[in-house]
Amino acid sequence: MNTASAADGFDRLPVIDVRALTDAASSAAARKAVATQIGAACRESGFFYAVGHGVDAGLQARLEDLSRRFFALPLEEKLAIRMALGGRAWRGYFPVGGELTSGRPDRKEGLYLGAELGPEHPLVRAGTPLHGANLFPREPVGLRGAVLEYMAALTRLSHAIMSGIALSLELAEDYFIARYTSDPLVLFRIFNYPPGDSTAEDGHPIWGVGEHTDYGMLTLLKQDDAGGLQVKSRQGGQVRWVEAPPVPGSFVCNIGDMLDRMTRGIYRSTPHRVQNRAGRDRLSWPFFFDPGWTAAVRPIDSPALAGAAADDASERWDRQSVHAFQGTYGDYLLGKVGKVFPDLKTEVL
Ligand SMILES: O=C(O)CCC(=O)C(=O)O
Ligand SMILES: [Fe+2]
Repeated sequence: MNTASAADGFDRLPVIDVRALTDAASSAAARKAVATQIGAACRESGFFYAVGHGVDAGLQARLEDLSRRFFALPLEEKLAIRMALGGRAWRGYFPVGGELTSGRPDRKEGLYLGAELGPEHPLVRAGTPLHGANLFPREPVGLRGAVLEYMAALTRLSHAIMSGIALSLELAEDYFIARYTSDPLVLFRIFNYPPGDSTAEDGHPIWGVGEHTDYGMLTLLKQDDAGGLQVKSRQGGQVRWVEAPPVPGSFVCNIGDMLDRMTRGIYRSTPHRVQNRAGRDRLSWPFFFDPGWTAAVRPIDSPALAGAAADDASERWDRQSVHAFQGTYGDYLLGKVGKVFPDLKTEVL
């Protein structure tokens, strides 16, 4: 077993071919070999690039083209589907400066999306936040279809990668689906980070998205060729921001707070941030694959996780421990989302 841990720091993110996990005909040995690489990455940095994932390149090119066409629309047209109109489902468009990470406005605009659920879905009927129908723009035609197809493909891929994470922890491959993700919470965003100065007038740096960890289980990020994603490495008392440059045909995979919690911090949800220094728009498509809303997330009992990892609440971006909180994943997520969209929280919830 690889015994690397985040305390050792890291200087690059590994590229892992996950084909054996997506191919039902692959051998147990081939699946285990991929799982071992994933386990090492989760212990070291919580980040890796997935290649060999099988998500159609044509679908991705279509999604990218349609996303660029959406952001190129006049602001009023984009505001026709602003988030305030999405109600409790928390969907729609937000303009540059509309989201706060680490307490300061991000330099990005975006479209909040998620699993498309009709009014008859039990969680929608119950008025559950973050569940419901998407707000799709009238233009460009085709964005709706591409988004729905892409979310379906990434949901399949997420189940496959989670089976590898289970194997890496010496658990049955269906460990997560049996407990947390038979009805996962699926959220998807399309971001545009416009170019601009990297320092504000008051001397503070301006981030596309400020330092944060992801809240849920697994994030699969598609990014264009602009670059600008950075991952926090810590060695002794030293912090180093490691670039996660675009790798063609890959997704950046990183684990979120819930997997950190389940593994008592041995698999790390690592802080990351974005600054667009490319001098042109940067687009990204983060897909979040999370436990069901009502799931109570519990530590995993596995010999692979022997030995306690230190709680790192004092080091985390929002000083909140992922290990101490009580309640469901939904409770945890609402607490986080309320911080990044304070006005919307008061209006909608
Ligand atoms: O746009 C990116 O590259 C990262 C976005 C991100 O970290 C997030 O949405 O959680
Ligand atoms: Fe993130």
